[in-house]
Amino acid sequence: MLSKIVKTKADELAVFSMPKKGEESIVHYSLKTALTNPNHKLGLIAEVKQASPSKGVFARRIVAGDVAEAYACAGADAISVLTDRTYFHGSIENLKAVKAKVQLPVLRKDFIIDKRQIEEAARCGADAILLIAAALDPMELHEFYLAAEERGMESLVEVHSVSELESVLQEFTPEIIGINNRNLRTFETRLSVTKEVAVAVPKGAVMISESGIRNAQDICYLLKQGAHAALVGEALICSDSPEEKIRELFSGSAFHDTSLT
Ligand SMILES: O=P(O)(O)OC[C@@H](O)[C@@H](O)c1c[nH]c2ccccc12
Repeated sequence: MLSKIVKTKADELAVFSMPKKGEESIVHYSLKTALTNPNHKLGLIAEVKQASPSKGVFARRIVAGDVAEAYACAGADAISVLTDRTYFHGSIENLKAVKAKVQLPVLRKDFIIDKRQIEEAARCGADAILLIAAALDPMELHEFYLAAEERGMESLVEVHSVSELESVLQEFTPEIIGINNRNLRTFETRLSVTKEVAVAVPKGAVMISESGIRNAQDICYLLKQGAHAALVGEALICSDSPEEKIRELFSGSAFHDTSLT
């Protein structure tokens, strides 16, 4: 094992990964631990998202570190940072800036199709990476999952259908599974995708519902489907106050009580 467990200032379980020669040591925060906080019924991954291929530019100029800090102050459990430049106007610099600002798990959100992107994510301090089942065959996905683990990072394995999930499960069982409510080809977004796919998620896996989540009603719906966490981008970046938006999202019940954390 390359890593050992240490306690951090935030008193959360953090993983300190051993630096490779010439690299600085990085304190890693576990996404799985953050999202299974017993004081929360549903966790929140807040996404730093500047633009999208379907909707265009949401925010022309953002300071990624400041946006993430605001999300953290508002009670987010983890931060997702889009690093894809072409479609999402993101950058790897944004990832580094966010990692430097918050003491929360930081997810590198990108289309990872090459192992070098995993190395890059590790060098830039990512705590977790996104692996999209539609972009990788199951064997390769497993290989990437293990490569990330070796570098002290967790993987969020994203699926959009039961059949995609079943193909992955034939190869291995990921610890964190994301159900993307958005079809990446047509951009059609339906929260009921979470309901359809949830039945095939193995017990013990952390289940995250991603995309198209905009209000307290949506959050209550996902909770009913057994989701452990929600990943929200557009609804937060487009709101005037992330604090208020997060409060509004979680107003349906007392399940995101940040005073308990
Ligand atoms: O902005 P939304 O609708 O809240 O969605 C966030 C996130 O789920 C979305 O950005 C996303 C989910 N999977 C992806 C894969 C690649 C790029 C982006 C994504």
